[in-house]
Amino acid sequence: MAPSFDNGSSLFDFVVRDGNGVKGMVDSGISKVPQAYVQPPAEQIDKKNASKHGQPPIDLSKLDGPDHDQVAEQIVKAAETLGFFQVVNHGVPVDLLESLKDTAHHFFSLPAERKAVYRAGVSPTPLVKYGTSFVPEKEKALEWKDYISMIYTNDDEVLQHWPAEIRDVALEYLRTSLDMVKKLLQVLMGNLGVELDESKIDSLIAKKTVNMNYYPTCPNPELTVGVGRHSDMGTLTILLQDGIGGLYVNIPEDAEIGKKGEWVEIPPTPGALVINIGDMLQILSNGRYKSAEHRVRTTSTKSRVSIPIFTNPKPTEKIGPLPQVVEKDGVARYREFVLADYINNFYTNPHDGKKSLDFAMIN
Ligand SMILES: O=C(O)CCC(=O)C(=O)O
Ligand SMILES: [Fe+2]
Repeated sequence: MAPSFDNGSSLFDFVVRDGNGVKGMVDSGISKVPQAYVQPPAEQIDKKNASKHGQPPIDLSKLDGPDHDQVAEQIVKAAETLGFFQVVNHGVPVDLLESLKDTAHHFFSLPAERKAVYRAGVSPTPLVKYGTSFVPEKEKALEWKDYISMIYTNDDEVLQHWPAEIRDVALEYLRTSLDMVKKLLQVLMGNLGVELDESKIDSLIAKKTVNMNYYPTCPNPELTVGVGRHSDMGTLTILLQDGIGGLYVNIPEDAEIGKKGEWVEIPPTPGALVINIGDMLQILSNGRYKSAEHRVRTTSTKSRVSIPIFTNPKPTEKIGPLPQVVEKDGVARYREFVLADYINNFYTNPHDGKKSLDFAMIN
């Protein structure tokens, strides 16, 4: 039986502890958003006020032809300004993108028991975690989102541990994305004057995680967020979003595009993937590239799915601005740290814009 969702602790038990998720709560037939999900006014998203990001997607197939330099310039420019761009002809088959979205919907439609086995603390494997919101124990208002997160180690362990309903398409997505990710990094690093061989590029993306995010329909979308303001912590994120829309990026203070502080929507584009810069790339580039502050709105009409691949160096790795860049800039803007400590700080604090970077910032 569904509990009274007006009582914060029984809501927490049902949604978080027992793994019913936001989906279970919505399916039980609520007609208004429980107080635990009502965001403070400053975090609520006014759909009418946002403009759409007008930049056309970058055609990655052109990196291999005579237009290489022009396309590389588009990638660099996007990484230096908004930290977000879309790509087409990226090498991931378009019918696979469709299967991924269908698979995500299918997985979240399974009975709660099937998903809840992967809850933190009870999951049979450290590679797979199912959950809801971001850090529900610490958040003032919960995020309207359920997710499953799957760490890649090797193909055998994927077959053994990732949920059977998901693993084949998710693995194929990861496999077919990697060439593109490496090409993007070659371009971005090359522009910094850092020529990296294949094994160095590999080390920037040594840890890979595929997530599936599910945003159920919401009776009061204006009061909630799907994901609150944050930047991704890793190197690059590859994101597949569906046709619903609702992904917003904040125009940074020092970008010479649009109005600073304004939120622009990354419009769903058939066949495209969204790329965004994570904190690690901002730090490695000594601030040249911008990890993008973004957030997700909810909708009352249709559930939304998105499927990010997060890439990171190994947690044991020491990270800091690349010496070649520091030498050019004459100053290091971030200190050196062990990535595991950054990860720990990132995942134990609620989303709060780009505050995650304070961990490494030198003032
Ligand atoms: O759902 C989206 O479009 C973005 C999700 C996101 O920002 C994340 O999972 O880090
Ligand atoms: Fe994100």
